[in-house]
Amino acid sequence: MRKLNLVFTSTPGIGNLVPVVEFARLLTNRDRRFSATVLIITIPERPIVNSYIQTRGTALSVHDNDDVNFLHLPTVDPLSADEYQSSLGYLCTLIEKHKPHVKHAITNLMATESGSDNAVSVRVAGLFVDMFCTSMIDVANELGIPSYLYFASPASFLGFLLYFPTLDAQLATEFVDSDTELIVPKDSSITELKIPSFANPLPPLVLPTTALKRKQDGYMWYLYHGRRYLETKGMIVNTFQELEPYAIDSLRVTEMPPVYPIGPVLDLHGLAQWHPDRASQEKIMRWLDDQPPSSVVFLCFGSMGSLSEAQLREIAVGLERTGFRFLWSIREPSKGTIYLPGEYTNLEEILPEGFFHRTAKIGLVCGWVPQVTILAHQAVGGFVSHCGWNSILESLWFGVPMATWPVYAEQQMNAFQLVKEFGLAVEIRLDYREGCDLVLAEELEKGLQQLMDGDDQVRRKVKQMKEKSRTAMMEDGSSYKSLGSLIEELMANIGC
Ligand SMILES: O=c1ccn([C@@H]2O[C@H](COP(=O)(O)OP(=O)(O)O[C@H]3O[C@H](CO)[C@@H](O)[C@H](O)[C@H]3O)[C@@H](O)[C@H]2O)c(=O)[nH]1
Repeated sequence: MRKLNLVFTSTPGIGNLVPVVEFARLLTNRDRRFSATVLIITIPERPIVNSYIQTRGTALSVHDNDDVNFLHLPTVDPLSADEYQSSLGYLCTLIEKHKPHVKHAITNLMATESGSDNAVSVRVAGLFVDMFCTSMIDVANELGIPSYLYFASPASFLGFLLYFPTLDAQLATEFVDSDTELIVPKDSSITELKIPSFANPLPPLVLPTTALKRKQDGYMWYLYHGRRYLETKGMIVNTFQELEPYAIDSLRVTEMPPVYPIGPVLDLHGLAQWHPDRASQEKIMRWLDDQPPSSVVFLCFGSMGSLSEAQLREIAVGLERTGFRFLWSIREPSKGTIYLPGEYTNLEEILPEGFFHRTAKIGLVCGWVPQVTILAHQAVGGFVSHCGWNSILESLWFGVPMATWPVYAEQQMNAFQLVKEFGLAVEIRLDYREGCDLVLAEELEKGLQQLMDGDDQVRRKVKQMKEKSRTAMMEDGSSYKSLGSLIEELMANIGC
C-alpha cells in the first residue's frame, strides 16, 4: 500500500498550531491515502505551547484513527530579543532559521519513499505552510514538492495581507510615518480605507498594529508573507462560505491561487485535556454546573492576551455594577517579546478591595480556562472575546453571542467584521489597543447589558450561524465539498 504524506509547518502558538493539527487530522481521516507529519518548532519560553505539543503528540501516536505524527525539529540558537522591534519580527526570523532543519526532515521523509521494503511505502505529496511560515516555500521549491498555504485566520484577513503590498503604497503617501507611534493620515479627510476583502470601508484604526507601524520589522514581514502566498498552489482557509461569502468571493480571482474554505476546524475536546492544571479546570466546570442556563457572562482574551492592572480594575467595577454572573479569565502580562502571559498569584492586591468577597456568590476569577468546554456549557449566555479567529469560530459553533474587545494581532479587523459586516456581535470596542486605551467600567456595563439582556437580533443571527457552521462540515456541506476539491487537486498536482 502506498501512503501520501503531507507535511505541515506551523508557527509555535496555540492559535496557529492547534488548527494546523486539527486540519491534518481532518484530511487524514477523510481520505485514508494520506498521512501527515507536523514539523514542530519549539520555543522553550512558551511552556503552554510545549505542554500542548507533548500531550497532543503522545495522544496522536497512540490513537489508531489518526495518521498524524509530530516530528520535532532541532532548536536553533536563540535570537537576541533586543534586535527585534516586534514579537512578529522575532517569530518570523526564528521560523526562517529553521529552514535547513525543515529541508533535512523532508529529505529524510522522501528518502524512505524509494527502496522501502515495508508493506506501506510513503511519498511526500505536499508541504503546507501557515501564515507566518512562508519562508518554507523555498524548501518545497528546492525539493520539487507543491506548497500550500493553510490560513488559521479569516478570509478577510488573508485578503488584507494579499492586498497589503498595494495598500503599502497608499499608506506611504497618505500617512505620516513614525518610529514608535501608529501612523496617522496626513489629511484628516482620510477616515476610511478600502480593502477588497471587506464589504465596507475600514477606519484605519481597525488595521492591525503591525500594519500601522510602517517602520517596524513586523510591517516588512506582513509585506513578505502577503507576496509569498501567491506562490502557493492553493490557499486553504479555516472559515466557511456561509460566514464569509464576501471575503471568500473576493479571493476567487484568476491571478490568485485557488481558495478552499474548509472550516470551522476546531479542537472540540483536546484543549481541555492537555492543560497541566487539571484541578483548576475541573473546579471551573463544577462551578458552571451550579449556575442557571444562559446566566453567565464569560470573559477571555486568548492565549496571548493580558490587560493592564488599571484595565482589570475597570472590568471588576463594571462586572460588579451589572450584577451578572461571570466567569473571568485573567492572565499576567508576559515577561518579554517571545513569552506568553502567565498566571497571577496576587489578584487580591490588584482588583478593587473587597471585590472577591462581594462577588463570591456570582463570580469566578481564574487563569487559563478550558474555553471550548466552557462555551459548550448551557450556563454560558455571552462571551466577551478578544476576537481571535479560533475563539470566534468556537463561539459560533456553540451559538454563544459575543461582545468584541480586540487586543492584538488582526483582532480589531475581526471585531469590525463581526459587528459591522455580520451583525454577529455586540460592540464594546473595535479598535482597542492594549497599553494605550482604557475601557471604562460604564462602557463595559453598557456592553454587557446589551449582550446579556438586549440584542435579540444578534442572538438570533448567532443561533442561525451555529447551524450553518455545523452544516458546512457535514457530508455535502460547503466545507466538506471544498475539502473534497482540495483532495482532488492534491492528487492531480502529484500526477495521481
Ligand atoms: O484560557 C484560554 C485561552 C485560550 N484558549 C484557547 O486558545 C485558542 C486561542 O485562539 P484564538 O482565539 O484564535 O486566539 P489567539 O491565541 O490569540 O490566536 C492567534 O491566532 C489566531 C489565528 O491565526 C488569530 O486569529 C489571533 O488573532 C491570534 O492572536 C482558542 O482555541 C481557545 O479556545 C483556551 O482554551 N483557554
